[in-house]
Amino acid sequence: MAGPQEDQKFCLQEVLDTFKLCLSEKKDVYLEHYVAGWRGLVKFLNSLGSVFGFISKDAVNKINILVTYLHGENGSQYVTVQSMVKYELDNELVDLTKRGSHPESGCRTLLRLHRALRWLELFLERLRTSSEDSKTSVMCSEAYNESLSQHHPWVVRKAAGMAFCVLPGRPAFLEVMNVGPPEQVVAMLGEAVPLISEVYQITEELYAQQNLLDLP
Ligand SMILES: CCCCCCCC/C=C\CCCCCCCC(=O)N[C@@H](COP(=O)(O)O)[C@H](O)/C=C/CCCCCCCCCCCCC
Repeated sequence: MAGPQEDQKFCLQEVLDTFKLCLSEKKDVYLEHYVAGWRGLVKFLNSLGSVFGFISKDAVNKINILVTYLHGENGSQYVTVQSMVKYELDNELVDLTKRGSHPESGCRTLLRLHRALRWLELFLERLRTSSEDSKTSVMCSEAYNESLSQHHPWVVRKAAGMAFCVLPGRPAFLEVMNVGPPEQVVAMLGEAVPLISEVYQITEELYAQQNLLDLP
């Protein structure tokens, strides 16, 4: 029987399954599965060591904010990202231009994870198409520089860059995904990347339509 340690083991298949559940038939994004996907990813991050602790802590903090809304008295308004955006905007629950009385709205909290999802998409696509001797640290920082870094101050960029340097090599990295031989991981990434990309695009369009892409 699996003990608590095993229960915490990261499995790429689980994350893939969670992101598959994210989209409804009419392409709304279920918040419950979105945060579950992030929870799975944080499990992976934690397995990489304490140097990633500051990143994991920030991600967990944001996941917990969203979970609190989901399970709160207005939880029914937070079933999908679309319903959350509508509810929070209709009820003026979002700080739109500067931080004020709603510093932790669902919309601004999800935006931070949404930006990180773009990093993930870019990183996983590099991982999928790279050769055995490619450096994960380089793939990770390239993906970061093309996406999330634009939203981070110098000190965060510096700390992130230092953490990337200790990432394991590609073979060890793929092994931690608990899928099987590298070819199977690559095949699964081929399924995961388009899914992540679709969830990202749908959210991006929604936020763009509502002018929410620069929430403070
Ligand atoms: C399929 C498995 C392989 C890949 C597994 C990747 C696992 C990644 C898991 C979690 C990623 C962390 C997501 C981080 C969210 C960051 C949100 C953010 O931008 N927060 C900043 C702004 O927040 P506010 O101050 O406005 O509230 C905050 O300042 C950030 C602080 C922490 C630094 C974030 C650096 C992010 C680097 C990208 C992740 C690198 C992980 C490398 C592992 C491969």
